Amino acid sequence: MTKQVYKFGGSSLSSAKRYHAVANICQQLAYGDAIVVSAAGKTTDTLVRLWSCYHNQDHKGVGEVIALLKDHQCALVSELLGDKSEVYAHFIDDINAISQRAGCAELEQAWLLAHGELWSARLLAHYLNKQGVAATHFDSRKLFVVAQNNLKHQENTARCQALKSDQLNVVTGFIASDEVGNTVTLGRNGSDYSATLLGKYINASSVTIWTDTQGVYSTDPRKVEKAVKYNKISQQQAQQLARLGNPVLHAKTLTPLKDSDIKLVVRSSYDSHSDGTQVVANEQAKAKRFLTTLASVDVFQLTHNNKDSIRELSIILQHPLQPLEVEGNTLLLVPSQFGEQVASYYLQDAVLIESNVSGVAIVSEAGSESQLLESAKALLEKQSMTLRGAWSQNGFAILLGDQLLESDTLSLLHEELITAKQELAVIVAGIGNVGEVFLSQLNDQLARLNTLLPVKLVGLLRSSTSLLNGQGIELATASANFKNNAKASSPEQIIEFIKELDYGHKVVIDITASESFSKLYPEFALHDCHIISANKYAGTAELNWYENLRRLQTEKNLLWRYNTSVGAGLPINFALKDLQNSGDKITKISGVFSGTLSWLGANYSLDKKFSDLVEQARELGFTEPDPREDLSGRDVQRKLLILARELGLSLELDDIELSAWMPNELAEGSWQDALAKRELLDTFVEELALDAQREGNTLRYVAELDTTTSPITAKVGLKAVAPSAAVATLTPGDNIFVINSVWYADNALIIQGPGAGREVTAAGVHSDLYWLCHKLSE
Ligand SMILES: NC(=O)C1=CN([C@@H]2O[C@H](COP(=O)(O)OP(=O)(O)OC[C@H]3O[C@@H](n4cnc5c(N)ncnc54)[C@H](OP(=O)(O)O)[C@@H]3O)[C@@H](O)[C@H]2O)C=CC1
Ligand SMILES: N[C@@H](CC=O)C(=O)O
Repeated sequence: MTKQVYKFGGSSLSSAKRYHAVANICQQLAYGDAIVVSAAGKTTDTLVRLWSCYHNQDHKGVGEVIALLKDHQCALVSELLGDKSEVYAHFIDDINAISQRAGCAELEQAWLLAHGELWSARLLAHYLNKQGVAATHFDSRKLFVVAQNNLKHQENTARCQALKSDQLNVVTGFIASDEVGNTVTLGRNGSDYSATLLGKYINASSVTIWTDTQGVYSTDPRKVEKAVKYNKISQQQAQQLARLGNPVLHAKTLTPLKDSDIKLVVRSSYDSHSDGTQVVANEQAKAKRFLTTLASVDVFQLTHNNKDSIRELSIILQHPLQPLEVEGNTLLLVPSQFGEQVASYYLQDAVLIESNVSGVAIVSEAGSESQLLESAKALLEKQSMTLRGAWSQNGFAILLGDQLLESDTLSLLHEELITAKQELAVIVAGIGNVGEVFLSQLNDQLARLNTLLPVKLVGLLRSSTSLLNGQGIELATASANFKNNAKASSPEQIIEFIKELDYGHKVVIDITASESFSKLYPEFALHDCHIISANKYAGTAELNWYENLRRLQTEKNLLWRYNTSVGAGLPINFALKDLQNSGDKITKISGVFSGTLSWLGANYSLDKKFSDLVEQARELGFTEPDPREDLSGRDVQRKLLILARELGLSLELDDIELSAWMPNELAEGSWQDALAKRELLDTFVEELALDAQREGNTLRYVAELDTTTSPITAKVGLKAVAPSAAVATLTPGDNIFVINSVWYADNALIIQGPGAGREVTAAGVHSDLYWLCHKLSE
């Protein structure tokens, strides 16, 4: 079975609450998997302070820092395992040993620093045991051996076979040993490095770095609100970012994965449901664009290009260096903190040409860097920034000036150069009545949508078959392609396909009438998918589920449009939102909300069979796939609930009173079963119509929501109305929405027009898609 490695950083283990969250994640892992841990919270910094006090013979400082360490760890262990636990006693022994060595001037730096990771591994393994999970902690000094600064990969691979297959293996990050067993550390960000090394040694299928950021973003999300989290990036671009100093991934971390199929994933332990970013083999991810700030950089010109010297210097500085070839010269960009070391390494072979400059690097798809450089130059000059240097090279461009870029300038660059024109992947679910027309209209709409952002159809779904192609499906031949090539597929396969889609934006367009499909919406949201629905099930689902979905979408900045779920193409949801956004308060909504029932009401007369008309409405594409959804009033009830929730009312479906336009006996079985008993329907409708006629009235199926009554009035049902009433004189198939509000109190706002039908509904879905593209391109 393939193993996986998970690494938790210091912030993920900073408190008992965070340990608990980590343990919850670990509960999902498989025995045999490995968990690499860093020192909890700021423990390594505290140990470094302790070392510094010791080194400076500051005995008082040593005592104070040891007390600090003790407070933090004792609190953690007590809260998780109690102060009578074995781990607590072990920790006290360690602290005593540290104090004793410090007192006898026998402290060693690496041995001291190793304790942070040792404490984390021991505590997590025991805490997992307490939760009923079999777990053992491992001291990585027994797994990773270094000789003359080089890891002994072959020996280490053999040593790592000691990990247990029937338990979780909690391994210390950051530390290794030399050939005689002395502690050595793996340097800055050593725990990430330990995790990828271990991944390589145990031939893991993936290494997941759990951290406090959601993944790798197009730029720093703390500075640029619209920073985009990428789902996949290539190893090559990750390396490039690391060389340019991006703080999320470090070049060293990536080295063990080079040329391997091991997937690296960056995820947030604060949001364990979110997918994070995968760093995959180069051919498995499209090139992305990134903007990364460069703060305080020195630029050296080397007298000759010597790759070995650059490599050696990178190792000495423990920092990857990015050389630039400019008109036959080699420039070296280094953080200013290393300036002196670089100067003394190269002596007369390097000339400092810029000192302490700042700016940005743009990482992009190869071939676009020089054009991006020119655009960025123009933008920065408009912002009155004086450039001290601007260069581009295969896959990246660098611009340096005197000051660090402010958030607003970064946002501008980001908007103009990074996220502009990110592709939208479209998955269409449902190619029936409405879906088929939607697809044929999409062919014509594409040019318009492409002016906003590139749109690609990547999936077509029916109830049990699908056509999926992440590269894109040719629209002109999509229907025929589906007929010939669609394959059987399960919801799990669809979700996996969506999860793996490597696009800036994704949308599922739900033109099914399937409740089970609507239940997948939270999964779509988890995989960063926007949703457009003609389907009414999610909008009328149980309140708790609905609100959780809404919350998830809001947290993830995802959009959900469902204008056609009420009034087909009529802009009813837009109107309600608009009124509310302008400060109005809607008090009542009433009218005829069903195209089918409107058409049936207008066309029915006592000389006709109602069931024949229902069949006709079905053929016209007005009805729900099962027309009883219309005749039972359930469809109208759903529409009224969607509108009520749009007004902020927390109603459930059954809070809306309903009377049906069909007898209960038809509810059982399929529509075909019901049709076999059609005379029951015809008699039922005829009797009601006769009653109304006797009073000089006619029957219409109406909906009413009145928020001014107590309790709120919410009902749908048949109403006998005068033949001259507005609801009775509608063109067959039309809907009418009568909206009263504070501003439209006496003279209602009326929206009227076709409320069902293939073309208008498909066009309404296009209106939502256009709106989405517009929003995403802003
Ligand atoms: N008709 C209208 O005027 C209006 C319709 N709507 C809404 O539009 C939606 C579609 O209506 P309509 O086109 O008439 O319905 P159809 O029955 O004609 O088409 C439904 C489509 O959805 C597919 N489907 C069903 N279940 C699933 C599933 N689990 N996963 C993927 N695909 C699935 C069906 O595939 P298969 O054939 O394989 O089962 C079929 O292609 C409904 O929700 C309806 O309420 C909204 C406004 C107006
Ligand atoms: N059955 C519905 C179709 C649209 O929602 C109607 O007739 O209104």
